[in-house]
Amino acid sequence: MKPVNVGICGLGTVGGGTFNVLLRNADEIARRAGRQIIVQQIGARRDNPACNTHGTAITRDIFEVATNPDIDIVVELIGGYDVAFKLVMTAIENGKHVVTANKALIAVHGNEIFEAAQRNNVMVSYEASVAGGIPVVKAIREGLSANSINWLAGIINGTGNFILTEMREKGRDFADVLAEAQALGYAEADPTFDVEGIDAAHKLTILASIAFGIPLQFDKAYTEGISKITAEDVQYAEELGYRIKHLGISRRTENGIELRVHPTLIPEKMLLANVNGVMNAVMVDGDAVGQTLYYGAGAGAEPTASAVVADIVDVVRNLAAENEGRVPPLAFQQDELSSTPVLPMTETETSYYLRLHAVEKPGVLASITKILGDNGINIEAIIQKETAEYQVPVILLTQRVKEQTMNDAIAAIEALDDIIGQVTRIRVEQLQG
Ligand SMILES: NC(=O)c1ccc[n+]([C@@H]2O[C@H](COP(=O)([O-])OP(=O)(O)OC[C@H]3O[C@@H](n4cnc5c(N)ncnc54)[C@H](O)[C@@H]3O)[C@@H](O)[C@H]2O)c1
Ligand SMILES: N[C@@H](CCO)C(=O)O
Ligand code: NA
Repeated sequence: MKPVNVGICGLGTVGGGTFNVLLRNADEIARRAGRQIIVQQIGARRDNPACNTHGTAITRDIFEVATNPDIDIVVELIGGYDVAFKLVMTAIENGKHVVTANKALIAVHGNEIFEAAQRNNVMVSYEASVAGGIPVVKAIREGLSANSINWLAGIINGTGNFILTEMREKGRDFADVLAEAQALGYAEADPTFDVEGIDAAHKLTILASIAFGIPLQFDKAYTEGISKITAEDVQYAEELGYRIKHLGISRRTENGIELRVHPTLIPEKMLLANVNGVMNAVMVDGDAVGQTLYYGAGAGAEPTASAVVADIVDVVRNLAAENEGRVPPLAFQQDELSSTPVLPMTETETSYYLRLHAVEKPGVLASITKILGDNGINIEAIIQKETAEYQVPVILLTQRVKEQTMNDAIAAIEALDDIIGQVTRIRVEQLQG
């Protein structure tokens, strides 16, 4: 059969990895795809020293790739929302199939992109965009299609998990570990996307869509990063039998879908609590299958290329089909997406870890517990630390309560004369049932 021609746009970390994997494993990939897959053209601002592109056409203008009549599949690996969006729409309008690793693009412009793909009878695949090399999109979209999914929770930013792990295990400095993650090619072009939870929120938006059959709604995701986590919270969490992980959580409730990214205390014995370094893991709870867990490298050149190339193979295998015979991009048929709302964060229910600093004098603890009690918040555990200073750290674990109720209680506690500074709040999840 005639070979399939691919054009790669962007030859950085992932573009370079994709080029190298396609070349190195060309024979086995062809045996799987049923056709040879050729890199016909590369669109890149500069060469990548990790790639031997000798003999492959390179243009500095990526739009030449998107309009090249010889190219069947455009692989978008430049990143960002603006040029990447124009590039992908141009490719689609020119009848090309698209493979991308760009979660920002899919989370923000995906609804429009998939609609254009449907009109033009082309495929847009994005496995590499969520949890790097882990085939979690495929697992949810195809492997779990029998289930009504109850919830999913994942460590879905490799850079953030790498930073938290190095800080906890080696006591390393935040900025120093972030610089290493950047040097290793894990971080986004703007690393605040990693440390402030934006990248994880992009990925969670995609996961929630394919799990619950709702349109992509990045603007509704609650987003909190890891930049405010302190060494003392890590230590107190451990004393209570928990680890702090940066999680994306999406849950079906009676009133809507929770969509939230934030640092979370989870029991230290859970597998998820022991996912370290750049590794990612996603737990999915389905009504038929129960709990499942998907684990692997969440970032890096070749782990991500693994997912990009698998998507290329999938596209090649489905070239002869029409869109209605293909797997729908968001798992559910496009005219079957539901209008179930995303719950505002204030309506979300979790347990909480609270850390506050109180003046050491009789009655302070009683005032705090009274405020919690008046708001109907049950306390699971209290630790009051001994200290030589006049202020003492108090750590509380609460039972499940609505975020709005906790907001009210925290405001009242912070207004007490004997409370110093702000209350630190970290959400706690048992991730069972
Ligand atoms: N690095 C990872 O581990 C990883 C993992 C999963 C997904 N991703 C996603 O993959 C995409 C690429 O990430 P990366 O880490 O390879 O980034 P990168 O910065 O290493 O590579 C991007 C490349 O695209 C080039 N580029 C950007 N705009 C261009 C333009 N207009 N014309 C020509 N070239 C252009 C840049 O020069 C750069 O070489 C992003 O969407 C990122 O979110 C990255
Ligand atoms: N910057 C991202 C790349 C993978 O999507 C991360 O660290 O997880
Ligand atoms: Na993936």
